[in-house]
Amino acid sequence: MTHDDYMKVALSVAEATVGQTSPNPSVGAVVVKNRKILGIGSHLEPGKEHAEVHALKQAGSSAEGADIYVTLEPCSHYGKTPPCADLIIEHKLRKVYVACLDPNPAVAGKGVEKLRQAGIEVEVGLQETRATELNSKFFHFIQSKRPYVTLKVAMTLDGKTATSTGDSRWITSEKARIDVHKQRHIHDAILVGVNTVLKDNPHLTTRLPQGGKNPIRVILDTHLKIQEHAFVLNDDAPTKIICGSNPDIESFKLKHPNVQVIQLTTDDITTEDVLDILGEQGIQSLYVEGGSTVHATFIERRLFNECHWYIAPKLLGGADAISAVGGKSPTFMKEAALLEFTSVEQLGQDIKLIVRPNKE
Ligand SMILES: Nc1c(/N=C/[C@H](O)[C@H](O)[C@H](O)COP(=O)(O)O)[nH]c(=O)[nH]c1=O
Ligand SMILES: Nc1c(N[C@@H]2O[C@H](COP(=O)(O)O)[C@@H](O)[C@H]2O)[nH]c(=O)[nH]c1=O
Ligand SMILES: [Zn+2]
Repeated sequence: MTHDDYMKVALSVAEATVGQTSPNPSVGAVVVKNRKILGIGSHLEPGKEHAEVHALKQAGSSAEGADIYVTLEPCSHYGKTPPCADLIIEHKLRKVYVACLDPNPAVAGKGVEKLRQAGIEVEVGLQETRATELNSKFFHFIQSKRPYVTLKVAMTLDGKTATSTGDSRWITSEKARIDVHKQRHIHDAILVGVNTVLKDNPHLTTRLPQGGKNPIRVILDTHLKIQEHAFVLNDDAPTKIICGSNPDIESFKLKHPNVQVIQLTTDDITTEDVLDILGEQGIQSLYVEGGSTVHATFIERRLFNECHWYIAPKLLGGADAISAVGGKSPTFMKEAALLEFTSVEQLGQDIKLIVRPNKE
């Protein structure tokens, strides 16, 4: 096993916990001495032990003189758990391999600094790209105080998400829809406009064979016109509604005590306001499932970090069918958002494109 191989073990046990550690990042750690793995650990849920604590507990006293591979810079602050940097020093490790630094202002290089001051050798950057990708949502949130936004579309080959009568079931097949539910588990929250609720009456819950956490449902509903019997108002998954200044929310709240209604002082609900509000509530990642008008607002404002486009091998036709992105057309093609393909994969008969804004 090479140094990279040990860090890949740490990354794989960290990647397995994505979706269950928020608002903390997913972290993995491996303790190795004389080519023997003495401890493996990952952070399993917020408030519980960090990855290094688990790995060092397994290694026990034989950790002295060992190396530790950790996918995120060991913490140096007293949060819900004591600093991992101090623990590593106490166990007299020989060397620490850190995949990437932690931008959390409470850490941000201080963990590495503390280790080096204690005479422990630290090497940063092993498998850095994969480690940074693993916690891209956490890093984005820590630095911007706004959720990482993933736009999700499921469309026919000719770009439609529903017929002119609003029918859309189903465009993509089982494998693609299961992938969508995996994304619902991974994201802290899921957002749709009220028209999607009126048209589809979706559950917006995570329904996977092996279970999974439900995202917080966020409904943009300026005039509070959501239907009484909507699933999102009547099951036990969490729902927030963001509405404008007009509706009488008191009577609504009496009928739906479990739904959090966030009333703005204006009827013009801007995407910036939505992201600021959700960021203040600690929502680190937001999965936007539509509809076409909602997607248009995120795209016009360039307020998205990733697009998941599921494309079915179907041609619907119809200029009057619903297209994936609504809103108003720009005047010139050069006003289009410039992106780059990050991945293309086949899911059963459908394909899934992951696209991100390009760097420049
Ligand atoms: N119509 C399709 C989708 N339709 C997505 C809709 O916006 C809405 O999320 C669905 O009605 C999902 O409902 P629920 O939350 O599972 O009860 N999404 C897909 O991935 N494929 C499709 O074919
Ligand atoms: N999960 C994790 C780290 N998470 C870091 O610590 C912060 C959470 O601290 P606390 O509230 O005490 O759990 C979190 O925001 C992130 O900066 N650090 C690590 O050394 N190892 C871990 O496994
Ligand atoms: Zn820690």
